[in-house]
Amino acid sequence: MSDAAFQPTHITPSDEQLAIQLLRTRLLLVQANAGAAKTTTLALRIAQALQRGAQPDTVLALTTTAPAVTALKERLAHIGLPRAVVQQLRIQTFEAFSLAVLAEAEGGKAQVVTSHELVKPYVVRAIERAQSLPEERHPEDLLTQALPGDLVEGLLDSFDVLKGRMVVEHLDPEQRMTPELADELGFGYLTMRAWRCYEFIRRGGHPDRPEFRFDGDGPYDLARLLMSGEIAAGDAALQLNLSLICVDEMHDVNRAAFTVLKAVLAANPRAAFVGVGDRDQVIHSQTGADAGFMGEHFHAEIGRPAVLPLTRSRRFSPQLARHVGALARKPYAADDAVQTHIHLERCESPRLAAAFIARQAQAHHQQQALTSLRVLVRHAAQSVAIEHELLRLGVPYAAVGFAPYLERAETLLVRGLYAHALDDFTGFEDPAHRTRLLNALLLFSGAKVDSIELRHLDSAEAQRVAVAQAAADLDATRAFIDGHVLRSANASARRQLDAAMAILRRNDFDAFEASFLKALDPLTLAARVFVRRQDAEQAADHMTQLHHVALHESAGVAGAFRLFSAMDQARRRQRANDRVVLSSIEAAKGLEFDHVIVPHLSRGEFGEGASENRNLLYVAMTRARQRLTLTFDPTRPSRFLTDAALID
Ligand SMILES: Nc1ncnc2c1ncn2[C@@H]1O[C@H](COP(=O)(O)OP(=O)(O)OP(=O)(O)O)[C@@H](O)[C@H]1O
Repeated sequence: MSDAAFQPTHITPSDEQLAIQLLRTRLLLVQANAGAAKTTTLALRIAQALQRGAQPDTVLALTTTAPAVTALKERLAHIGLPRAVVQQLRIQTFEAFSLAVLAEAEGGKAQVVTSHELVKPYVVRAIERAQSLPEERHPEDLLTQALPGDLVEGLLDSFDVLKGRMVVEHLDPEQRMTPELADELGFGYLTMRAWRCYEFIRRGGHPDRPEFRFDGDGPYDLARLLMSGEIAAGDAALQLNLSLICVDEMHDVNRAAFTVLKAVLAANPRAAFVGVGDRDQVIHSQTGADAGFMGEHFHAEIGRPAVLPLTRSRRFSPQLARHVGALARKPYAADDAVQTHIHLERCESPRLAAAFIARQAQAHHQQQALTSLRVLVRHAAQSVAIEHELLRLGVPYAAVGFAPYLERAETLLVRGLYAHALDDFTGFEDPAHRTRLLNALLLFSGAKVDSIELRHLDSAEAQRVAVAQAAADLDATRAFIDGHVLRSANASARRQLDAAMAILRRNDFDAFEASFLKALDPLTLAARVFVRRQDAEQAADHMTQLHHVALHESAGVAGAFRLFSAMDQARRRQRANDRVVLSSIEAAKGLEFDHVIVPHLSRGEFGEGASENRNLLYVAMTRARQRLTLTFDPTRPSRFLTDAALID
């Protein structure tokens, strides 16, 4: 055991970092700007604890997102901790940690439901139950014109807030829910009654644990059991004999996660605590994230922490710091020694921007000075044109946070319609690829596999088996599309798919240009499938982008589809290469890259109004180390460019 300062590789800690690394106070908070070395300093503090004799498995680091787990592991390796030691540390999201504690306390794992589409039937049942309970005192307040299915998206958004803020748990248990109280809480009465029924259904499954858990239910369920005393700080599941507890991205902590954190601190009284965060990186406010949990709530409910600063960004130049500071309306200092080149590229159309970005990526592969290029798109559909240009130039790339565009269900649907309409299955020669094609067609047609031989299986398994059989050879694939996908499709979807195939069958470029999207009506098609409007809009936008790309090929209808097949094959032959990566901004949180490109900073494309959009741009711009490139349409620049003093 030694109290000498841990000596990192690659960096020399500043005095501020050293102070945090060596401080022995039980509670410490660090609020600092993006790039000011919060995660690195957390890594230094962890390394110092190990040097002082702590066992790796007594260190717990919690984050709110999976990319932040990766970022902390990277920083730990960067400062010289052997990978084997990093593996032994407990670095988890609040969600994963809570699920693990619950599994131990409940003696088994509850089923985890991961998509809005899979949770939808439970929400619909909850609405119907709420509207039909005989003891309901205000039935007239539950009446609505809308069908239950149309209410699901809004309800799930509200449920996120109810869970994250633990709204119901803070009410007096004797208090009866009334329309007035629901109003006072900021939710409709139907929302509150449906929530109650939804929770009744969700928790009603197994005697010891809920029937299922959805996003955010890990911390929520654990926090609820802690508040009710069913799990206590003295329970073995929480007594982890911890020596150090850290939280990165503390700004994105909500009430449920904070309740879990309080219990972990209480259960491990000998552990020191360090939390770091940046108020301007809150991008999960829809789940009740609140920077107050590293401020007033922390003081009131956990104790008065020491507060130490990290005043300068170490990632990028003072010039970039000035721009992001202007965007976030706060002072921003940065290390003079770091140079970051900022480049604004005016592109009159998304297609020109895509071509520019592809050339940048090509040049990136041809040089050695910069390692990583990350293109951070605001919406996944924006990657279609960019990926297409990359494939045209033969530039290898990877996608993170979304699937490459040729693998997404929307692309497979459109290609599948063409393949079936023209009986040209070029590019779908292998069964694995046909399996994905059939799943996409089933998804958008709304058809269910209904086979007498498969009735003993649950619907997901029945679909899997039927699709695998149908994908085995091309004749079976054709027969399945006719006999299952189209025959048992939702009637309106069937009309749309038939109309789209009729256009494709004409193999006429003008008809394809003028009528394909009208016939397919992607938004209506997608809105039947996806719960969230934003997901439906993204899927529809994706199909629109694909149509644009096909038109711009000027190769005729058949030529464009043949090109998609050829590009798909070429992409699959490409060796994995992480030097050029396209990703969502969310998937880049906490990470950094030599060159960052943020495309489409134009009105109507990035999103302007909500503070969440501003914070997303702040996160995106602050990922850059040596180069930041922003593209925008000069005829309609985003207001954020002016706010960041990048244009007049
Ligand atoms: N003492 C140092 N000297 C030089 N570079 C440093 C030093 N400390 C940290 N850095 C570098 O500064 C950069 C930013 O660090 P880090 O990722 O820890 O910041 P952060 O505050 O967690 O960022 P964000 O909030 O954006 O995730 C990294 O490249 C890191 O290696």
